[in-house]
This record gives sequence, C-alpha cells and structure tokens, in this order.
Amino acid sequence: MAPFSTDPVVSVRNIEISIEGRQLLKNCSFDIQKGEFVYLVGRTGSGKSSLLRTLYADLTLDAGSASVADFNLVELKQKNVPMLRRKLGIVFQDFQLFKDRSVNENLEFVLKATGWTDRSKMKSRISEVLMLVGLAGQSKKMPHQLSGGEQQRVVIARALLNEPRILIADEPTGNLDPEVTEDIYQILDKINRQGTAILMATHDYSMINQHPQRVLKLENGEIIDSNEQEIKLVTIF
Ligand SMILES: Nc1ncnc2c1ncn2[C@@H]1O[C@H](COP(=O)(O)OP(=O)(O)OP(=O)(O)O)[C@@H](O)[C@H]1O
Repeated sequence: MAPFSTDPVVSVRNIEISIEGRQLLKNCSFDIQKGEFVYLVGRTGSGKSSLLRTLYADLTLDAGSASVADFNLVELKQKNVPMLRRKLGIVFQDFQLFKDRSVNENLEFVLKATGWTDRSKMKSRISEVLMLVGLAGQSKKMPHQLSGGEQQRVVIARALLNEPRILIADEPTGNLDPEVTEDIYQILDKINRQGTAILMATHDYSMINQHPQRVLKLENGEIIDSNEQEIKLVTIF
C-alpha cells in the first residue's frame, strides 16, 4: 500500500457482531476517512464498546467485511494483531497507566514493546507527545501525582507514540468533570487537525452539541450515520 494512501482508515461493510451468542449489531456499514472526527453514540448496552473492540481485533466479526488501517480484519491472523494495534491509538475511560512507574517509564515501556531501541529517539518522541497533550516537563511524575485529567492526557500521549492513523477512544471523558472534559476535547481536536482520525464513543451530548462533528449512532442493533440522516441527540441513556 502506498504510504500516502487515500483509502479510508476504517471501512466496514454489512458487519454482524455478537457477544455470547446474542446478536448485538447487524448490517452495519460505514467508512472513516483520514483525518475525520467521528462520535459514536447509543444507549448503554447498544454495542459501542463492542464495535470499537471489533475495530482493534479484540472481537471477531460474525459476517461482513472490515478493513482498518489497511488490515483486512476478516483475514487477520492472531499473530498480526499487534501490527494492526501499532497503527491505532487506543484510549479507554479508566486510565490503565502503570501506577508504580513514572510518566516517562509508562511511555518508554510502550516504545520498547513496539520495537524502539535508540535512546535519544525515544526521549525526543516522548517529549513530543507530552508537549502535544500539554504535559511538557511532567515526565518524572508518578501517576498519583497527576489529576484525573492529566492522567488521561498521559494515556492520550501514550496512544500517539507510534503516530497512529486513527485514535479509538472509548468514553475518554467518562470520569472527568466538564472543565477537564473540555480540555480533553481540545487536545483531541488538535491531534485531529494534525491529520489523525478520531473515533470516540461518548455519552456526553453536551460536548457533541458544543463541538459538532459527524455522529454514528447505534440503535436497535443498526447504525445511523449523521452524514446520511439527521440524528437527534435527546435521550442520553
Ligand atoms: N464480555 C462480555 N460478556 C458478556 N456480555 C457482554 C460482554 N461485553 C459486553 N456484553 C454485553 O453486550 C452488550 C453491549 O455492550 P457494550 O459494552 O458493547 O455496550 P456499550 O454501548 O458500550 O455500553 P456502555 O454505554 O454502557 O459502555 C451489553 O448488553 C453488555 O452487557
């Protein structure tokens, strides 16, 4: 694939997903283009996390086809899953930092695990991502010395280390107060403007109303796309 591919970062066609034999999603089709910002909404239990897990190959498809960052998910072998995940940045609601390691050590761990060896390159990449999330100079701190919002920013920095084509975020602001939520949105927006696509599951309709972007909504096991029809964001849960 050419390095400057114009193919969608995510392309999903007629997929079906089930959990423990119960069908969650059917006939779902959508594309996400390079540099798009997309919200994923739907009631609790509608399948948002499951759809995201499918995209990073943590859940298999029952039917249909999907490609993510030029990986065909139907044909993807287990041994190649780490290669796919290197092209994605994944951010969850609960921070999942190593609590007994500094910010620098948390980030260095990921670089080493993904094949980086040159110390000075690692150091400069860590500085770059911390700068991007507004935490320059904080690399020696331990997670408990940071606020919840700052910890989430470290998680975002960690997700950016390998220059992902898309950041997949599952309720990244779920535990944060409105002011901190706004800060996180602004960081995601900045990352997006630099060319990384963003797919973010959220229940935060006030954020969506304040910062309108394309919305994918899961409803009754199917997907509604704001590019194709108007989506009313009224009922939250
Ligand atoms: N590991 C699992 N084992 C059994 N059932 C599961 C599992 N994970 C999810 N489910 C069920 O699948 C359905 C979809 O869950 P999912 O987490 O994808 O929904 P969601 O839209 O992300 O919900 P929320 O908004 O609460 O995060 C739910 O009914 C949930 O209980």
